[in-house]
Amino acid sequence: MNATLTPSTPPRVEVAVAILLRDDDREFLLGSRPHGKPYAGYWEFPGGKLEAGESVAQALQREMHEELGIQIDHQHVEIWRTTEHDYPHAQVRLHWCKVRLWQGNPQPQEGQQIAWQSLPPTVEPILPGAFPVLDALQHSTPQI
Ligand SMILES: Nc1nc2c([nH]c(=O)n2[C@@H]2O[C@H](COP(=O)(O)OP(=O)(O)OP(=O)(O)O)[C@@H](O)[C@H]2O)c(=O)[nH]1
Repeated sequence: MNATLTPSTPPRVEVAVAILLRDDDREFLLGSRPHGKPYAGYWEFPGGKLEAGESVAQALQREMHEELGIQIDHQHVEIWRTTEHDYPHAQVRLHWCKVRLWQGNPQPQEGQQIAWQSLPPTVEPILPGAFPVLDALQHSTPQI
Protein backbone atom coordinates (compact mmCIF):
# COMPACT_ATOMS: atom_id res chain seq x y z
CA MET A 1 0.00 0.00 0.00
CA ASN A 2 1.27 3.44 -0.87
CA ALA A 3 1.48 5.74 2.07
CA THR A 4 0.62 9.31 1.22
CA LEU A 5 3.35 11.55 2.44
CA THR A 6 2.18 15.02 3.27
CA PRO A 7 5.01 17.49 3.51
CA SER A 8 4.92 18.87 7.04
CA THR A 9 4.47 22.61 7.13
CA PRO A 10 6.32 24.40 9.90
CA PRO A 11 4.04 25.97 12.51
CA ARG A 12 3.29 29.65 12.19
CA VAL A 13 5.72 31.84 14.10
CA GLU A 14 3.89 33.78 16.81
CA VAL A 15 5.03 37.38 17.07
CA ALA A 16 4.12 40.13 19.56
CA VAL A 17 4.13 43.59 18.01
CA ALA A 18 3.79 46.94 19.78
CA ILE A 19 1.97 49.97 18.49
CA LEU A 20 3.48 52.53 20.86
CA LEU A 21 1.17 55.53 20.69
CA ARG A 22 1.71 59.12 21.80
CA ASP A 23 0.18 62.53 21.17
CA ASP A 24 -3.43 61.32 21.54
CA ASP A 25 -2.78 58.38 19.20
CA ARG A 26 -1.55 60.66 16.41
CA GLU A 27 1.99 59.24 16.47
CA PHE A 28 3.37 55.70 16.61
CA LEU A 29 6.92 54.38 16.77
CA LEU A 30 8.62 52.47 13.95
CA GLY A 31 12.10 50.98 13.95
CA SER A 32 14.42 49.68 11.24
CA ARG A 33 15.28 46.01 11.21
CA PRO A 34 18.88 45.46 12.31
CA HIS A 35 21.58 44.07 10.01
CA GLY A 36 21.71 40.30 9.82
CA LYS A 37 17.93 39.73 9.97
CA PRO A 38 15.73 38.96 6.97
CA TYR A 39 14.49 42.25 5.48
CA ALA A 40 17.30 44.18 7.22
CA GLY A 41 16.76 47.92 6.88
CA TYR A 42 13.00 47.61 6.43
CA TRP A 43 10.87 49.61 8.87
CA GLU A 44 8.56 47.77 11.27
CA PHE A 45 6.68 48.15 14.49
CA PRO A 46 8.87 47.05 17.39
CA GLY A 47 8.37 43.47 18.55
CA GLY A 48 9.56 39.92 18.13
CA LYS A 49 8.84 36.23 18.43
CA LEU A 50 7.21 34.66 21.46
CA GLU A 51 9.58 32.41 23.39
CA ALA A 52 8.44 29.06 24.80
CA GLY A 53 5.83 29.49 27.51
CA GLU A 54 5.42 33.23 27.03
CA SER A 55 2.11 35.04 26.65
CA VAL A 56 1.78 37.80 24.05
CA ALA A 57 1.98 40.45 26.78
CA GLN A 58 5.06 38.86 28.35
CA ALA A 59 6.84 38.65 25.00
CA LEU A 60 5.95 42.26 24.29
CA GLN A 61 7.28 43.41 27.65
CA ARG A 62 10.55 41.51 27.10
CA GLU A 63 11.00 42.71 23.52
CA MET A 64 10.35 46.36 24.43
CA HIS A 65 12.98 46.14 27.14
CA GLU A 66 15.50 44.43 24.82
CA GLU A 67 14.88 46.62 21.75
CA LEU A 68 14.03 50.00 23.25
CA GLY A 69 14.99 49.90 26.94
CA ILE A 70 11.46 50.70 28.13
CA GLN A 71 9.27 49.02 30.75
CA ILE A 72 5.62 48.29 30.12
CA ASP A 73 3.15 47.30 32.80
CA HIS A 74 0.97 44.33 31.89
CA GLN A 75 -2.21 46.39 32.39
CA HIS A 76 -1.11 48.84 29.71
CA VAL A 77 -0.87 46.21 26.95
CA GLU A 78 -4.07 46.33 24.89
CA ILE A 79 -4.16 43.29 22.61
CA TRP A 80 -5.85 44.78 19.56
CA ARG A 81 -5.94 42.35 16.64
CA THR A 82 -4.15 39.47 14.94
CA THR A 83 -2.95 39.23 11.34
CA GLU A 84 -1.04 36.61 9.38
CA HIS A 85 1.59 37.03 6.70
CA ASP A 86 3.57 34.54 4.61
CA TYR A 87 7.17 35.40 3.77
CA PRO A 88 9.60 33.18 1.90
CA HIS A 89 11.56 32.83 5.17
CA ALA A 90 8.63 32.42 7.58
CA GLN A 91 4.89 32.28 8.06
CA VAL A 92 4.03 34.60 10.88
CA ARG A 93 1.03 35.35 13.09
CA LEU A 94 1.30 38.89 14.36
CA HIS A 95 -0.39 39.86 17.64
CA TRP A 96 -0.80 43.63 17.56
CA CYS A 97 -0.88 45.43 20.89
CA LYS A 98 -1.59 49.09 21.50
CA VAL A 99 0.47 50.66 24.28
CA ARG A 100 -0.01 54.23 25.45
CA LEU A 101 1.93 54.22 28.70
CA TRP A 102 5.44 52.99 29.47
CA GLN A 103 8.40 53.85 31.65
CA GLY A 104 11.57 55.24 30.11
CA ASN A 105 12.38 56.96 26.85
CA PRO A 106 12.54 54.59 23.85
CA GLN A 107 16.19 54.31 22.78
CA PRO A 108 17.52 51.87 20.16
CA GLN A 109 19.32 49.04 21.98
CA GLU A 110 20.21 46.92 18.92
CA GLY A 111 21.77 49.43 16.51
CA GLN A 112 18.44 50.08 14.80
CA GLN A 113 17.01 53.45 13.84
CA ILE A 114 13.71 54.58 15.31
CA ALA A 115 11.24 57.24 14.19
CA TRP A 116 7.94 58.59 15.51
CA GLN A 117 5.53 58.57 12.60
CA SER A 118 2.02 59.69 11.78
CA LEU A 119 -0.17 58.52 8.91
CA PRO A 120 0.91 58.14 6.21
CA PRO A 121 4.39 57.09 7.36
CA THR A 122 7.32 58.83 5.67
CA VAL A 123 9.96 56.14 6.26
CA GLU A 124 10.47 53.37 3.71
CA PRO A 125 10.51 50.58 2.85
CA ILE A 126 8.05 49.15 5.38
CA LEU A 127 7.77 45.43 6.15
CA PRO A 128 4.80 44.06 4.16
CA GLY A 129 3.38 42.31 7.25
CA ALA A 130 2.71 45.76 8.73
CA PHE A 131 0.60 47.06 5.81
CA PRO A 132 -2.79 45.72 7.02
CA VAL A 133 -2.34 47.33 10.40
CA LEU A 134 -1.29 50.67 8.98
CA ASP A 135 -4.44 50.49 6.91
CA ALA A 136 -6.55 49.55 9.95
CA LEU A 137 -5.05 52.40 11.97
CA GLN A 138 -5.99 54.79 9.21
CA HIS A 139 -9.61 53.62 9.36
CA SER A 140 -10.03 53.02 13.08
CA THR A 141 -8.54 56.15 14.55
CA PRO A 142 -9.84 59.20 12.74
CA GLN A 143 -7.65 61.49 14.80
CA ILE A 144 -4.43 60.06 13.32
N1 LIG B 1 8.55 43.26 14.93
C1 LIG B 1 7.83 43.15 13.84
N2 LIG B 1 7.84 41.99 13.12
C2 LIG B 1 7.10 41.96 12.02
C3 LIG B 1 6.32 43.07 11.59
N3 LIG B 1 5.69 42.74 10.43
C4 LIG B 1 6.06 41.47 10.14
O1 LIG B 1 5.70 40.82 9.16
N4 LIG B 1 6.93 40.99 11.10
C5 LIG B 1 7.56 39.67 11.04
O2 LIG B 1 7.54 39.05 12.31
C6 LIG B 1 8.74 38.31 12.52
C7 LIG B 1 9.41 38.90 13.74
O3 LIG B 1 10.56 38.21 13.96
P1 LIG B 1 11.96 38.88 14.39
O4 LIG B 1 13.03 38.14 13.69
O5 LIG B 1 11.93 40.35 14.19
O6 LIG B 1 11.87 38.56 15.91
P2 LIG B 1 12.99 38.50 17.03
O7 LIG B 1 13.36 39.90 17.41
O8 LIG B 1 12.43 37.62 18.11
O9 LIG B 1 14.20 37.84 16.27
P3 LIG B 1 15.40 36.90 16.67
O10 LIG B 1 15.19 35.68 15.82
O11 LIG B 1 16.61 37.67 16.28
O12 LIG B 1 15.29 36.64 18.14
C8 LIG B 1 9.60 38.48 11.29
O13 LIG B 1 9.40 37.37 10.41
C9 LIG B 1 9.02 39.74 10.65
O14 LIG B 1 9.19 39.70 9.25
C10 LIG B 1 6.33 44.27 12.32
O15 LIG B 1 5.70 45.30 12.01
N5 LIG B 1 7.12 44.25 13.45
